[in-house]
Amino acid sequence: MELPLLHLALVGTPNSGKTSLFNALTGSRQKVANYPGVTVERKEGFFVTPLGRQVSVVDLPGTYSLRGRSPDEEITRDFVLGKASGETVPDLVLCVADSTNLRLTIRLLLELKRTGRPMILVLNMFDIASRRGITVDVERLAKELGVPVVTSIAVRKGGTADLLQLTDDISAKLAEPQENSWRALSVSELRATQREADRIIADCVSLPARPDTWTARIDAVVLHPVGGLIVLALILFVMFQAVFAWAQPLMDLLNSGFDALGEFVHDTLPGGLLQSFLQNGVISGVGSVIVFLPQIIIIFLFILLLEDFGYMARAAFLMDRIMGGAGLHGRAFIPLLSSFACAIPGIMATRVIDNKRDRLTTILIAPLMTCSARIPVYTLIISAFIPARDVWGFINLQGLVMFGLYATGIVSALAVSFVIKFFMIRDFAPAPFMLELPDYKMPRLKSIAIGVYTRAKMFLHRAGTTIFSMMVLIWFLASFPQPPAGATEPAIDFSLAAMIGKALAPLLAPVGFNWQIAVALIPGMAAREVAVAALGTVYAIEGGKEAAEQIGQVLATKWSLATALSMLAWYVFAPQCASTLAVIRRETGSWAWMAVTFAYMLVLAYAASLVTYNVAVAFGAG
Ligand SMILES: Nc1nc2c(ncn2[C@@H]2O[C@H](COP(=O)(O)OP(=O)(O)OP(=O)(O)O)[C@@H](O)[C@H]2O)c(=O)[nH]1
Ligand SMILES: [Mg+2]
Repeated sequence: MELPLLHLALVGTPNSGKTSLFNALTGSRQKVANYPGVTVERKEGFFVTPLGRQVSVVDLPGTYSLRGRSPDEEITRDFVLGKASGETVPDLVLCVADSTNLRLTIRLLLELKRTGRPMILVLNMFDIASRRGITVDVERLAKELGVPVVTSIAVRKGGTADLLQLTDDISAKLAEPQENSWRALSVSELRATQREADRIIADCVSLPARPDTWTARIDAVVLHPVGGLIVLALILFVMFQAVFAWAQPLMDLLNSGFDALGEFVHDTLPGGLLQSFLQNGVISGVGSVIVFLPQIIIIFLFILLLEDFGYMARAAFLMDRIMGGAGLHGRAFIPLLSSFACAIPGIMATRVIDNKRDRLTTILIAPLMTCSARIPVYTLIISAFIPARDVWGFINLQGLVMFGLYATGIVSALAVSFVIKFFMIRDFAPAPFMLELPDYKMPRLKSIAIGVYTRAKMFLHRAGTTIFSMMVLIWFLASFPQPPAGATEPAIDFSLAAMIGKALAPLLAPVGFNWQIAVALIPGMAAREVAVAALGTVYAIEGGKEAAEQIGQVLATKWSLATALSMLAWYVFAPQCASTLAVIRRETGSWAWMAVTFAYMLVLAYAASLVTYNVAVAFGAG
């Protein structure tokens, strides 16, 4: 007889390795990182046990209790209690523990037992516990808790074998769920539960005489109030230097590849629309975005390494004073940090913030963090206008400007947060910083490789879909209607694109933008990188023969330095991403907040560009 699908749920304290376990069991590649609060959604996967039982397993956000104080914790609570609409209550709950730190998990487990669901305690990260000399009397622990206990190493091949076997054993004769007697615990009940947990741990777990000193030694430096900030600044500094210094050879290679391809198309196809479409629309347009792949990879390599090592939570700790001063919750750090990749996961990550107003503030400022889609625009303009010389002999000026743009984003986000708090929420008392600092772990090559690969794939996917379709549109607008016979002006002057651009140009003239930029900004709403490609196409079609030349060189001849700087300022602030606005609407549940974000960012962008342009012109850069 075919047994019904077995439903498992992974529940546990944050950063205990639930997602790693989920990936190990199902072969998925969900995001894993060494800080609490990575998973904020439920995720279902499937696998088959050694004995052939079909299993569905759900990965859930980490939580310390079932009280469900923040939106991510509510997801876990509702799922375990079977309150989530349309969900099956799990047949078996896997309570996942970080074996080096059992106190809070055992308390959670005692609370979970009241739900009456059958349960297993999974002592994960058992490799680290063993290395540290922590020993657990597994049998005794199982007896005291009244649930089966198994050890696991989620990140090692075969590290889940015991868990799989136990699942088979248990599911063959699964006990009927008990009555659910769970209700929210009061603070004193929670304390009593903690005392009970501590007693059990004292009986079953023995800690080594000499605790882990590595984490403490590294923390003495990186958490030092002065030394720590210096280390943080150094790390960021090296990162941005690397973006320019290491990426250049690879970019040159990609660039000449696309140039050669463009030339090839130019030489083989007869002159005409098809040739122009392929060369100016597709190859120079999409290609001009793809050449930034090396930069994207380098930035993510740094971010992922730091995440996996366990440094990011320390950076959060260091920034807490500054963020608190701006009225931000300590837990806002991780969402803001994720926004450096892209504001969308960043906005989703705000679910770890329990206070509604704090969460809203964080959502509103997340798009000001410099996302990776701005990298192509920044690097294009910087490479074209900022000389690649060294300041004081060792600082690359281009890297420095890039650092400045990132810093401007961060400072403005803090300033906006401060203004929001000041006007809206005057009775604000900052919440204490509550983020568990994870132990340092050696970054794992495989998970870094998967992370970088996923990001690169996402970037290329965007180039192939959103950016490609925008390029087709722009090429079309820039090519039609065709010029009348015998016209001497560039063909683009007769096109729809020129008409639209010129109609908008007066609005943008005060900030130093010409009509070509106006044309590039509108499709740039779909995705920021499109602006780069659009400029490439517009100037390529306008310039005719210059098509094969690199966009940067064309811009350097067509724009003044003041215009270039104004464009950089615009990109720091402008609300140029439709998907981000859509996520803001979804997560705040309100069109109004989406409109507010769009409006305030647009106003900031215009003001910043206006000031930048006029100051630059006053200094003779016009
Ligand atoms: N050495 C070792 N590292 C592990 C093990 N399991 C997980 N890790 C690491 O622990 C960190 C946290 O893992 P995640 O799987 O993201 O933890 P999580 O419980 O899903 O975390 P949240 O989603 O934030 O609640 C990552 O750096 C993993 O590589 C293990 O068994 N041994
Ligand atoms: Mg997770």
